[in-house]
Amino acid sequence: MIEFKNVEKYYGDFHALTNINLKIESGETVVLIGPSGSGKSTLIRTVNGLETVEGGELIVNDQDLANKKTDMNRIRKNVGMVFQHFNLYENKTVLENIMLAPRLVLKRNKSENEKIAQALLAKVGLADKGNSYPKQLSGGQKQRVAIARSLAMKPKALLFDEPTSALDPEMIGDVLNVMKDIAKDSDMTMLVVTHEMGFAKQVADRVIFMDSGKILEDAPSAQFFDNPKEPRAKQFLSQVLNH
Ligand SMILES: Nc1ncnc2c1ncn2[C@@H]1O[C@H](COP(=O)(O)OP(=O)(O)OP(=O)(O)O)[C@@H](O)[C@H]1O
Repeated sequence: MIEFKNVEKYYGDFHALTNINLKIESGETVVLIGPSGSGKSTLIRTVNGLETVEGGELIVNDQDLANKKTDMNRIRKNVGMVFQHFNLYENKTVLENIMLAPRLVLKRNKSENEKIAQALLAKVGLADKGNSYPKQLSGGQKQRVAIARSLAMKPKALLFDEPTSALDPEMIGDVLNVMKDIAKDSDMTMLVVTHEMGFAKQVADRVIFMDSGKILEDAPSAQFFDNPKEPRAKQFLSQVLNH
């Protein structure tokens, strides 16, 4: 589904990603962890073309994103993204937020669009919020709407960039539970940047540890948490787990 081959990324002179090699199979849930500034957001944003790459190959859903001619609209139809700050349209209701892209991009008809949107709202525990505006919702509710909105496009893969980092602690569990449910769907590929080690441990098939723009470790979740190989991964884990 997603494959990085010797990918390089620069911001001006700054080398943000160095020789990234990573393969994510369809249906896998992969968590990306590492210290602040290690390149996690940059990496995840390259997968749906929000950041360009300068070298190597980046294959997403059979298309090479390192090739300038690649059709980004086709990529974005198949790869959804959930952001730290929700990015909902404040002047649209919850239902309108969820129905917008399927209407414009997929040309889904109104009654089917509404039916799918309502079902997704029920799935994220917000069946009664369709006519609310984002400002009437808590952060955790907004994030669940953002997840429903991504799912409405029926993507093959979902990217999550620190989806719980902006939430009050009591809201985090509800959002993680929705993400756990999605991860159980064996057709959905998920790549998640998070500091939630419990989620990584319980839900991820694999954990990728990054530092200074490089992947230092790529291991099955249980193996990574029981016995990280890289000294820097060990040190990182001992800091975040004892926090
Ligand atoms: N648009 C940009 N222009 C220049 N430098 C950038 C840009 N975006 C990110 N960087 C730099 O690239 C490096 C990696 O940033 P990135 O946001 O990918 O890290 P991160 O691991 O996601 O960090 P955090 O956990 O703090 O969100 C950082 O040194 C950052 O300052």
